[in-house]
Parts: sequence; structure tokens; C-alpha cells
Amino acid sequence: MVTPYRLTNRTKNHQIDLAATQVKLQERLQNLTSVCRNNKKHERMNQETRSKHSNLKKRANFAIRKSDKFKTLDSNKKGVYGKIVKSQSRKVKVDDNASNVEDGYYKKRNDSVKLKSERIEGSKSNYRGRKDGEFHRNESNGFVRKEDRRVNANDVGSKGYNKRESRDAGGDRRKKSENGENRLGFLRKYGDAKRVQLRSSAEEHKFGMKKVKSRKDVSDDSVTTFDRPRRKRRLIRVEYPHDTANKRFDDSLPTIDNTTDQNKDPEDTEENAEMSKNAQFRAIQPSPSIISFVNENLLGRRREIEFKKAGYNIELPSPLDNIPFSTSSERERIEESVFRNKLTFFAAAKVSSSFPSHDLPEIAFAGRSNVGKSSLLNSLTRQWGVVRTSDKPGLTQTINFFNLGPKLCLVDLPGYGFAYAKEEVKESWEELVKEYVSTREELKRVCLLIDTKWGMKPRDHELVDLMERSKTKYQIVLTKTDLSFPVDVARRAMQIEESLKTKKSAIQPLMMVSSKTGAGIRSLRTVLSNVSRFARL
Ligand SMILES: Nc1nc2c(ncn2[C@@H]2O[C@H](COP(=O)(O)OP(=O)(O)OP(=O)(O)O)[C@@H](O)[C@H]2O)c(=O)[nH]1
Ligand SMILES: [Mg+2]
Repeated sequence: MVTPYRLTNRTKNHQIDLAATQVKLQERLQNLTSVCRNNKKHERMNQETRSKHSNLKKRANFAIRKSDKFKTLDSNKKGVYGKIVKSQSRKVKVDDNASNVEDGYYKKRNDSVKLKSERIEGSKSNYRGRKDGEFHRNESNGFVRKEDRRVNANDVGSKGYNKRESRDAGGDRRKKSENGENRLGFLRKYGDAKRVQLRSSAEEHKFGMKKVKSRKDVSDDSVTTFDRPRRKRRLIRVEYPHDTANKRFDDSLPTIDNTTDQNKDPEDTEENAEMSKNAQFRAIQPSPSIISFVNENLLGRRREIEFKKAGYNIELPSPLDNIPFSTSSERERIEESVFRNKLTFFAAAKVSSSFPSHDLPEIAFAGRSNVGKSSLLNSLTRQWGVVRTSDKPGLTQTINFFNLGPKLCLVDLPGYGFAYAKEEVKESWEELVKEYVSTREELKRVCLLIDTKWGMKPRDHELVDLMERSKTKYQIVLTKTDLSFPVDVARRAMQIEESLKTKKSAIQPLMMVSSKTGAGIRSLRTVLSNVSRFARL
């Protein structure tokens, strides 16, 4: 049997004590945890404070370093005016002469600076006193002119960062701040290494500083400057009088160059002659009949729209050589039966002995190089590519004979005048052409091709004279009419007709063609087919 457990008073008391202790312990535990938490918080705070502190320290150091530089600048400024205060370990060099030697303008300054230093040492009346060793310049003194202020790097530099001073000094503030920046940049770049401080013995004694002399010792120790030559102001010079960019200046500075005039003389006269020829050409009034002929045949430079309006198919080669509204480029369309024949290469001759012998009438195409002889042959026969053409003068170098069926022979002659060939070779071509033109019996007509743009040149006249002498029939054909204005085509035709009026062997009318557009080709075909028809061998 279990006896009921009865708590004694003592036990009860004990129990109460224990409960109280438990409560107390719990409270302490709570306190401790809160303390712990607080400690952690503090620790974090401490860390933050420490980092903040270190940051501040760094910034402070940086600021101190910066201020050192400013101090140096300040001391430099003072150095100029005689009172030099040591700033940290940096020193300012005195070399006024060396810097001023470069520019004669600054030489004048030496005297004024000497005067200045004397006056500074003598009394402070020229400067408004501030702190010890700091001075403001007083412009009313007169010895520091505006120009001097501008060229003095130290002075300007100090103004760069000290607004109050710049205000005091007056003048263009913006300019000064710019110079101040330059000055700072210069100091950063060249820093201590280039800076040396020199002081007069009096100053040395006064401030108790060591005398440090630069290698380039100078007699005048009272003024502070730098070794580095001052930046020269940029000047805009007109060095190239013939430069188009300087045209304005050219107009204001006319130069007379006698030597060039003397050298130019012969060419000038030629040019003037050429000019007057051009003027003469422009003065030609073409007759209404020629103008209407040019317009009817769509000769001259034209827009494609005009060809389209007239019904020609501009997709075809030499469109004006076709019947309007035709879509065919076949040679069956050619009216003149002789030109429907196939064009075949027959013979080439470099010398007169190799001229072929046959009983066909010949029609030759002569003219300057690149005038369009070979192109005209292709265009007349509408057989593109049979005769070789090139945009480089001098492609055709031999006398080439082409048979046009059994009735006619077309002859492509080498050109004369400018060509990409040696002089001797060109001379031999010319001789060959002259020989052929003057001696060939089968030759019934020479088509003398003239470039519409350039007209007849002396060599063309030479050939004309030769043909006149040898009584060879020739007909002038103006080529490349599509490159000149219609009125110029008419003028050129008038001009040449006038010049050949008295020539007996010249056959009228003068022909005008364009191998490119095909203008005038049909008319030329008609003329040439008549030659073959009535030729007697
Ligand atoms: N715009 C235009 N160009 C032409 C005409 N005729 C010829 N040409 C161009 O002129 C250049 C010379 O043509 P060619 O036929 O080789 O001249 P060439 O007289 O035979 O020249 P050489 O053989 O060197 O004596 C080529 O590029 C042709 O395309 C024309 O009527 N109009
Ligand atoms: Mg040719």
C-alpha cells in the first residue's frame, strides 16, 4: 500500500526557492541574450565606423596632398614678386632670362622685372598686404603691363585657381582660367623635377633657406621662371598663296612674279590664240538651213526622251540608224544594197609595197587618232566588232583593207597626231598614210574624219593640202556629234565649209555623223554607195 506523500513545510519552502531561482535564471538568460545581440550589433557598427573612418582618412590624405600642390603654386606666385615662401619640399626655379630670350617681345620685360623686384624689396607699397608672404598685384603701379601679365606663366597660373586674385587683377577672367588650367596641367606634368628654386642672398638670409642653383646659372636671381620654353602662340600664316583655301588672302595680297610671266610667254600666246579661236568659234552664226538640218537629223547632244518621241528604239545600237518604231537591228534594213554585204578583212599593210592589188573601188577613212574611223566602219555596215576599236588613241597601226561584198573595199587607215606609240613609229604611220592617199589608184574617196569638238588641226590641213596636190577626192565627215551641242555642230560645219571653200578636191556636202547614236549614218551610206556605183576603174 502506497502511503500518500505529504510535503513537509521544509520541502515546500525548498520548492518555492527553486521556482524563484528558475525565474531569476530565466531573467538573466534573457538579459544575456539581449546583451549578446547588442554586442553583435555594436560589432557591426564598429566595423562600419572603422571603414568609414578609413575612408575619411584616405580622403583627408588626398586633400592634404592636393593642398600641397596648391601651396606650391602659391609659393611660385610669390616667387615672381620677390617673396618666396617654402612650400613643403618643392622649390621654384629662377630663370627669367632663359625664358625670355626666345621672344624679343619679352626682352623688354627684363628691365621692368628688375625694377619690380627692387621696388618689392624696398617697400610693400606696390602690393596690398594680406598674410605673411602673400601679395596682390597692384595694377595702378604701372610697371606690370597687361602684356606682361599675359606672358607670365606663374602669374597666370595663380589666377587660374584663385578667383579673388583674378578679380583683383582685372581683365578677361575666362582667358585667365584657361591659362590657369594649362598651368596646372604643366605643373602636374613637369612637377618637382623641373622646378629649382633660386633666391637672392638677402631673401635667403631673411627666410633662412638654402640656396639651390640650377645648372643653367643665371645672373638675375630675383625672378622666378621655368626651364621649359614657353608655349608659343599659334599664328595663322598664309604659306601657300596659291592654295584655294587662302583665296581670300590672295585677293588682298596680289603678287607680281615676273619670272613666271617670262617663262609662260610662248605658252601664253598659244593659249591666248586658242582662246581667241574659241571666241571666234562662238561668234559663228550658223545658217538656218544648217541648224534645221542638224535638228531634223537629231544631230548633237540630245536627251533620250527626244529619240523616244521621234519613235526610235534606244535599246538598239545606233538607234537613229534604224527606221522609226522598228525593233530590228539587222542589216537587211539598210537601204543601200552595197552596205548589206558582209564586211570581211582582206589585207593589212605596213609599207606601200604590201598594198594589195585588186580591181575594187576603195573608200578610205583618214583622220587623227581616236577620231572614230574604225567605229564608223562598224557603224556603216552595222557589223559590230569586225573592226577593232579602242578608247586609247593608236590602236590601228596598219592600213587595213576590208571587202564589202564584191563591189567595194573599205580601208581603215592608222591615225596621226597624238597616240600611245613611239615618235618614229607614228611618223612612219603618217608617211604611209600620205603615200597611200597620194599614190593609190583604186582610191576613189577619202573620208577625212574630224572630231566635232576639236575641229580641224594643222595635221588635218597638211593632209588636205596633200590630197589637193594629188587630186584625191576627199569629203569631210564630222564625227562624235553626240558629244557637242547641236548649235556647236552647226557652227563647226559652217566653219569647216568656209575654210574649204576654195579647195577643189573637197566634195560637198560636209557630212555629220555619230557612230554612237547613228545620226547621219544613213546619209553617209547614200553618198558612199553612189561612189561605188559610179566608180570607174
Ligand atoms: N560618243 C561617241 N564616241 C565615239 C564615236 N565614234 C567613236 N567613238 C569612240 O571613240 C573611241 C575611238 O574610236 P576608234 O574607232 O577606235 O577611233 P580610231 O580613229 O579608229 O582610232 P585609232 O585607231 O587609234 O586611229 C572609241 O572609244 C569609240 O567608242 C561617236 O560617234 N560618239
Ligand atoms: Mg582605228
